[in-house]
Amino acid sequence: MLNTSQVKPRVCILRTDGTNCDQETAYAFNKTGGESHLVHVNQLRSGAEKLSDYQILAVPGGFSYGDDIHSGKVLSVELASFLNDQLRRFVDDGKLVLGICNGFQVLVRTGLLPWGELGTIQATLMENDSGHFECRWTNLLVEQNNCVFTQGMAGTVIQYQVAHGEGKFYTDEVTLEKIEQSGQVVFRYASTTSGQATQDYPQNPNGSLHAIAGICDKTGRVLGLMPHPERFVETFHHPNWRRVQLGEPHGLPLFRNAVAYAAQTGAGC
Ligand SMILES: NC(=O)CC[C@H](N)C(=O)O
Repeated sequence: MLNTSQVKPRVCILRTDGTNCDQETAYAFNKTGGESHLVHVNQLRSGAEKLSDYQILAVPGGFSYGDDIHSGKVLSVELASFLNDQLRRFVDDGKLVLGICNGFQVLVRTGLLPWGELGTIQATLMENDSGHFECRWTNLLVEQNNCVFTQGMAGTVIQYQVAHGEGKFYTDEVTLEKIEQSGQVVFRYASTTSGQATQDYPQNPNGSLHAIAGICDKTGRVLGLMPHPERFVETFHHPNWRRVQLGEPHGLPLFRNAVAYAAQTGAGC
């Protein structure tokens, strides 16, 4: 019989021109028991690689295609037009998708977030209210919901770094209300003093509506977030690691949950 504890879930780290957080994302998944493979989008387009050979798809951060048109736009068009069927099947098969920063922008621009409808774009990540790139550590309140990636983390305030120019989560009022009602908000920027969601700059680094830093789809298996969990998977990644007891690096549970879920469900390959 197959011992799932010995099978390392295969993680497709999707890269293309301008991706720059692929190695760190691969490192985070490997550290938590996954087997990461860096896959160029052209390898998927040519058929040299197939999404069906993987259990987790991660779209990492960076400046894909130089953020031309809009951050993440060109890669999202590539995914939605050339890899639509593969991607649809991947999600329908119960597998996991994670989009970090530029990856979140890509997932939103494909339509996979918030409603899982490829080609139907219902939200956006706009230019930060500050009008410039924000690179800083942020406090994040983790919401209680069915998100696979954050099980066991709800109610905690964690710290991840943000680094983006277009991170303001924005949508129309009706969509925002539906996202809230269906419990799809996963992370909110939080105040350093109260730990509650905040619109105040710089704790909320971009002016996101409802302080939204990350959302998942209704299944809880597709997650996108602007902050970078892969930048805090070693204690020394945090600038205050010698002064403050922060416990386990805050990015680790997110990757560990994903790998454990993929190993347990044995989805696909
Ligand atoms: N770190 C990143 O992924 C950057 C995201 C994107 N290029 C932006 O600046 O908005």
